[in-house]
Amino acid sequence: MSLSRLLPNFQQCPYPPLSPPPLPSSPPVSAELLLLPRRRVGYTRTAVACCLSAAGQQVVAVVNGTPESVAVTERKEVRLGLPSKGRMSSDTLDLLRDCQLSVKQVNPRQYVAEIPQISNLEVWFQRPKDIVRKLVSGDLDLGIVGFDTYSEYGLGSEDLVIVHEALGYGDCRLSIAIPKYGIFENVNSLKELAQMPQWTPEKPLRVATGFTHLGPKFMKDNGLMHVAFSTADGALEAAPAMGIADAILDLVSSGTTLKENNLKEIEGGVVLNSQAVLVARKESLIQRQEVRNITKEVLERFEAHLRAVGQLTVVANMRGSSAEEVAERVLSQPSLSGLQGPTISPVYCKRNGEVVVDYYAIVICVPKKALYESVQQLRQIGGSGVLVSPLTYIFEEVTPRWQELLLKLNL
Ligand SMILES: Nc1ncnc2c1ncn2[C@@H]1O[C@H](COP(=O)(O)OP(=O)(O)OP(=O)(O)O)[C@@H](O)[C@H]1O
Ligand SMILES: O=P(O)(O)OC[C@H]1O[C@H](OP(=O)(O)OP(=O)(O)O)[C@H](O)[C@@H]1O
Ligand SMILES: [Mg+2]
Repeated sequence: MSLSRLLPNFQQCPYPPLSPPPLPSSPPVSAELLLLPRRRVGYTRTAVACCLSAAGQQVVAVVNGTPESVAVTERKEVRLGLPSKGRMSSDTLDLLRDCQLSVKQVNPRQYVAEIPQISNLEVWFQRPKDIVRKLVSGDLDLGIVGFDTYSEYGLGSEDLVIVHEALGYGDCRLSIAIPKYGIFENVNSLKELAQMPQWTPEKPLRVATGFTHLGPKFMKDNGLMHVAFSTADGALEAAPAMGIADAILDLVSSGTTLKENNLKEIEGGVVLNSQAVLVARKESLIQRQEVRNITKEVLERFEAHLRAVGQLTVVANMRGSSAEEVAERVLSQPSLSGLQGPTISPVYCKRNGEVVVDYYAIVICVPKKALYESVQQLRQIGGSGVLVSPLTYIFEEVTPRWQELLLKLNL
């Protein structure tokens, strides 16, 4: 079949490209299309194969002229799963953009995209829980999800590893909440909740939660004997008032939803604190050099950017007799030592036809919170012309989390 006949068919394909179904081995109807470089087709071979096969076409991928099935273990691309919707989605794209990684998604209903700055990387948009499931199954190599989702759907899997544990957004906690009223009025801790005489094998504490793995585990670990769980997908905060549950276990961020529903958190009731994390499939990292290369690059960009968030560059001029003398003055101030000490350079001026050095320029990084204090300290030691600008990246000599990861994987 010719490319011109296949391509319109593919573009109109109503099916989102999903994991490749089992593919027949002959005839190689789409060989011509699958051999095209990814950028010319605009889709990866796997996406093409999925769509064609979903549309009833027979497909085999042809790699180096040899027909092969598109098996997960044989794929050459590295796959990163990103949240397709919900509150994690736009913050994740913002973080990537801040790290100069722009995700090219033609429209929100298209589930595969690419990041032009990193070749050989496929981005797949999925629901957060499916990202974790697909990391476990090997259909993805990397993913960004909340730590809560990783913990709930990863089921403590040894196959996954957290590459960056604090991406700086999606902050929330998984926490138990009970009504403020009735029999719970004077109950303020998990211990007090556990000791209430009301809970028996016949009439257990009824907890509504979407976290059906973490919930029972937490209750068991904390010695709560008589507990029964029910599950719902949202609006759990209504369950106690509706008489469906005694308590809920859900995510809390600002606490507004609990407050509006007359519920309260209790001491010892936080199961975990969560924020967005970068997760990888261990096997992919161990087996595939290209996964390690891309993981390292993404991690380095994240680390450098996140290290710089909250820091400012401060440049000031200072009169002095030598760089050392100026350095001593600067280092005598508690807020002016910068990341590794100040950079001090001579400022050359021309006086009476001669080049002289009366001033030194000092450059330091200071935390945003300490800016005003630092400017005051600079003035005290003779600083003038203070320039302040934001910092975008701080790349260190090594990437600490990468070193830790290699150690964890015995690489
Ligand atoms: N109130 C919140 N504030 C901040 N982050 C939150 C909050 N609730 C959830 N999150 C984080 O955002 C992630 C995604 O939540 P979101 O509500 O967008 O999707 P979801 O509820 O998991 O999916 P769905 O609505 O399809 O069931 C959560 O796993 C958590 O890490
Ligand atoms: O402490 P708050 O800032 O009030 O946030 C907490 C609420 O946010 C989440 O719900 P979400 O908005 O995701 O709706 P959902 O229940 O449909 O997932 C969570 O399930 C809580 O209901
Ligand atoms: Mg939600």
